[in-house]
Amino acid sequence: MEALTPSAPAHPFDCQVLIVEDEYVIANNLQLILEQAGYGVIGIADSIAEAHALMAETRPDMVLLDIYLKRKERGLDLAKHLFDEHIPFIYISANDNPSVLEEVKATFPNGYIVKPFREQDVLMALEIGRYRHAHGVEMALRKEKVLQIAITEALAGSDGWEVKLLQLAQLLQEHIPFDFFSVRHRKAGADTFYRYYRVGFKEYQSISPAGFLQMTKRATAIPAEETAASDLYNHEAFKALCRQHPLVQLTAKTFKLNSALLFSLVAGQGETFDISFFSRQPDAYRFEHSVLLDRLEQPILFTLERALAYDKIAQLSEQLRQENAYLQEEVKTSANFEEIIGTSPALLQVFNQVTQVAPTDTTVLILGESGTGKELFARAIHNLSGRKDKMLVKLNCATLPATLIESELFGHERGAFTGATDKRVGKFELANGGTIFLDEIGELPLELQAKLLRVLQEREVERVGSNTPIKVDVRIIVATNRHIEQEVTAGRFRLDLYFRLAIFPIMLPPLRERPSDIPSLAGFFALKSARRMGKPFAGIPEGMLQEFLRYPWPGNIRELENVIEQAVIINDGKSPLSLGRPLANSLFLGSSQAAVAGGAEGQLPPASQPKALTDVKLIQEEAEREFIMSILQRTNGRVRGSGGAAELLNLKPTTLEYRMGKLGIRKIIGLKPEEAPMDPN
Ligand SMILES: Nc1ncnc2c1ncn2[C@@H]1O[C@H](COP(=O)(O)OP(=O)(O)OP(=O)(O)O)[C@@H](O)[C@H]1O
Repeated sequence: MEALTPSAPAHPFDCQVLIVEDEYVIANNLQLILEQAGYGVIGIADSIAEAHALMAETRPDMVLLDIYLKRKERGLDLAKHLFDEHIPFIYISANDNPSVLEEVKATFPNGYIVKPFREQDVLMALEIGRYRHAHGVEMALRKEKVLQIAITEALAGSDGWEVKLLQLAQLLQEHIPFDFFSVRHRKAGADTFYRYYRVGFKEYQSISPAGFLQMTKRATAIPAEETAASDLYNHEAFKALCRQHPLVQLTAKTFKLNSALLFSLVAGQGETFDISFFSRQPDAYRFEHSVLLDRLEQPILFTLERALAYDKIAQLSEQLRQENAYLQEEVKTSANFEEIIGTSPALLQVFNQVTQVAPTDTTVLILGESGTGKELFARAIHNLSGRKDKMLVKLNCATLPATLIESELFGHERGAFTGATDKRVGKFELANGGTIFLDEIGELPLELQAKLLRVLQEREVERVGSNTPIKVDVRIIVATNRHIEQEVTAGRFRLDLYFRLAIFPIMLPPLRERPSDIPSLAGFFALKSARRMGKPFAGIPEGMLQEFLRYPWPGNIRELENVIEQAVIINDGKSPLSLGRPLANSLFLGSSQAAVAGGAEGQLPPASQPKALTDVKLIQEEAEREFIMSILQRTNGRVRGSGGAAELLNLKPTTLEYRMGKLGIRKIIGLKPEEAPMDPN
């Protein structure tokens, strides 16, 4: 790289000149003039080939170049090479034809000597040419250096790619004109497009993939195509480019573009950035623009690769964070396979099925009323499969609106819809290599059923706002408490999807059909709750077990678990457990009556609806909250100490405080009963 300090042209002796001139007399005359003035002459070439040969031996500091040489050769054709090599040159010609002059100017000569010339014309032109070159190079270098630094800073910043690339466009705009700027970031399996439309002086509109579809009035995106070669495309070349590349054509038509400059940066590890400048002018792009991009290639690449590496790290730690969150959730909500309690024939039959299907990659459909353990068995299948070291990701299809389920399942690109400020990996991608568990599949809206079917068939997903499929290797387990065949008959569930899902159905028996499991389950839950609350456990009295056996358990095992937990809360740890209220008055009674009546439409009889079950849990919590609040009112809000709520409830203060925290009851100290907040939310 040349020094940046301004310098006057050195002494003529320091300047070696090459003369490219086919008229011997003129060439000789020039040599004489130059040598007398102290210039060195490295040779006289009468053709372009000879000029190249001489330059290969000694690099000239200046070239005097005749425009027309013999055998129809033109000095103009050597000019490109000289410009690329930063060798200054001065034309010598008698020709003043205006069209040639235009061409001459476009090659950026450092001077022009008209034949016939005098000695002082030559020396003056040389001196001016050398001065202009020194300063021109220096200025260009200085500007380029500034540009390089600005680009490096922009790309290395902490902004997202959309902002980074916009900054790149803005910086280049001063050097390369454009009305539309686009970058296609290609990496294995996914293409991302960034598009910017120039709407004013230094004003740009960023166009999201969805926005692009809207503006181009297309229902679906044009499939990504091979990028055209890095080059400039003016006039006819641009029209040819459009004919070969439908996406370029669509862009050109929509935004009225007539020329382009394409440039690809290969950032290693299969990642490529295809940068396209488009202009409304039919001839906006020149050789010098490509040359500038070529020179910027290395510094841009260097920074891009670093930015990509940072991205990768950020993405990995985000994935780790998400995986962690899921894992924690799983640990909280699921027991291990060994913790599945029960030895009833009905349950053993299920164990057999689970053991058979688990090691395969077959899709499993788990059927059963609410609370029968569908999630627990989904986890068991995952744990017994070869995928056990990968994630088990779950999604409850009943809890989110259709639009959100779609982006939860398949992920979305940044800007895919209002509020999608960041791109997000979907659960299918997250579960790659592992298992996805779709709970309450019967609630999946019809439009998403079609999309799920495609995933099952193609084993690939598309993020919302992207048209690039991503391959996924995921085992699918679905569950429902609905009577899925009735749903199909009613037209609420697609028959083709049903067939895809129902390859291996497992029916979980309701608790009332396996009463022999009730004592061990009750004991298991009681011990678990007592341990968690730090209480001793003095057993379940026979009378209570008898009551359990008579009860139909419409909420199944979850209901049994809740009933036991309440009993443990109110238990003093010394006497055997007792129920806070008779089971017949249980909050599940409503659903149990519905169950006896045969269940509501579409549900597994006698099931409680999923929503109803959530409601039931809420109501139970509300009852517990009310109970604790009534005690707190009695103790004037006091939890600890003699006469405090913990003592009255026979609980450790820490246990009571834990329950209060879970139920959203704030500690109230010294409040009069009527001031106590009745609604803790
Ligand atoms: N056999 C079992 N042994 C021990 N615990 C069980 C058993 N079956 C279910 N449970 C527990 O019962 C509760 C309810 O189970 P789970 O959430 O798996 O039911 P579900 O059928 O998926 O319910 P829903 O349909 O409402 O989603 C969980 O706490 C689970 O750990």
